[in-house]
Amino acid sequence: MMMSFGKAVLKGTLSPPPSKSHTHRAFFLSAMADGESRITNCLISDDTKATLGAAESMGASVSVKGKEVIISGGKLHAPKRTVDADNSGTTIRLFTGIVSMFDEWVTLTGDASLRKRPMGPLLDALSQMGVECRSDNGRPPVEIRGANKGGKVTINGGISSQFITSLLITSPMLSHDTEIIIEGKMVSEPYIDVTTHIMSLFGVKVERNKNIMKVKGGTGYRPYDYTVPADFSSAAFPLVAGALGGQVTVKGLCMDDPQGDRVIIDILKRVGADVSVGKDSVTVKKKELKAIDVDIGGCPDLFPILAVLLSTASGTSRLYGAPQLKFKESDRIQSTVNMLRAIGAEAEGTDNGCIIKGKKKLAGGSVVTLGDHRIMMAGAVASLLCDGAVTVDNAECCSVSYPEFPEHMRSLGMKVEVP
Ligand SMILES: O=C(O)C1=C[C@@H](OP(=O)(O)O)[C@@H](O)[C@H](O)C1
Ligand SMILES: C=C(OP(=O)(O)O)C(=O)O
Repeated sequence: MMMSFGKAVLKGTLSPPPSKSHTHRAFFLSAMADGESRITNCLISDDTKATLGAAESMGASVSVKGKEVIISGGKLHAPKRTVDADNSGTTIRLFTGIVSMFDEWVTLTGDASLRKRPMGPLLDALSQMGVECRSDNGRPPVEIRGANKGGKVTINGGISSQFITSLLITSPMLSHDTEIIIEGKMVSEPYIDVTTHIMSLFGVKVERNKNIMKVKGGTGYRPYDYTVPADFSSAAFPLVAGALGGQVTVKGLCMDDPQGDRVIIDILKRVGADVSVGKDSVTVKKKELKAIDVDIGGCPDLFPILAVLLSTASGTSRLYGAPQLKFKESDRIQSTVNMLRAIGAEAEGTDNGCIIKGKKKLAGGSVVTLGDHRIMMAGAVASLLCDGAVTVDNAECCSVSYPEFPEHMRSLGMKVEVP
């Protein structure tokens, strides 16, 4: 479905959706816990529905009432069918580790985008643990057969933190202790902090010394009633909209949560936006912006919307440090640069980010999203800088992480039309 977004003076307040990363983890840990967990303020989106389906496929019972989900785990079995993770990299990576605890073949797949995304380092790590893994060139669909008993494993940290999260969350379910040795520079490291934080809530301690992580086997998880915090990755879109289009307040934020994308607040201050931070809210007002350089190695999901923010900052900006951008729902370096060029901005891709020459005014145009939700949402916010409208294709892809995005932008005063 095409959707068109138009320039407007924005003024408004909204609450962002709940965190997709925290929701995925809470669902999987609840499914593995022996008892009932009540998860409130869940993100119910295409990606997290894929995780609920995976949890049910291994015997967890799931009851969804609005944003509250009750999950009873414990009596688990190997899924009896191929599990489809749809567009969700987090779902397929985390569940690939989890199903390695079973001694039957399990097949996991996804949509066309997910079937292009790497699984190799995780499959290699599981093979070191005695798990049989089959796939074509290390991409989904993958076939897994355990039973994984734990042990010592070495894994490359330079492609995705989700591989390490997968090994960590599975470890308490295995008969022996697990020791993970992470090789090379770890990307997206704050997501590991989210993982260990939520594992601790469900009763499991992760011991960490630099690039070595240890988890005791045989303990399982205790059930836990958990409330999901707001998603800073999603909040970044209305916050940047405020910096570009007027004044926006985002409320309901948990400032001391370990989400890496919380840095959006500091980055908006550095670029010169008028930012005021309350106990659980942030207000951003439009001001003249100046070019900055940002290492996005720990916050890769901010890349598309930061590229839009900097496309109007005076001077040349550089976003760097995130080679893993090539392996998202799209090759986000290419799709972000194409998005910016389509609306008249000046950008060049690099092997780990991009370089942007700021321009006062942009023309607008048609953005090819490749079904990537963060390209769609960034393109929409970019319309605030454009003389003409910005039209995005596959607009429904925002339902992966932010189903209410079009309504939220409309509530701020942005022109949103379905042509
Ligand atoms: O663990 C997670 O919840 C996620 C980790 C990140 O992926 P990578 O670790 O592959 O960069 C991030 O891009 C994704 O949106 C969610
Ligand atoms: C890459 C993302 O998620 P996933 O890896 O779960 O597909 C994202 O939300 O930008």
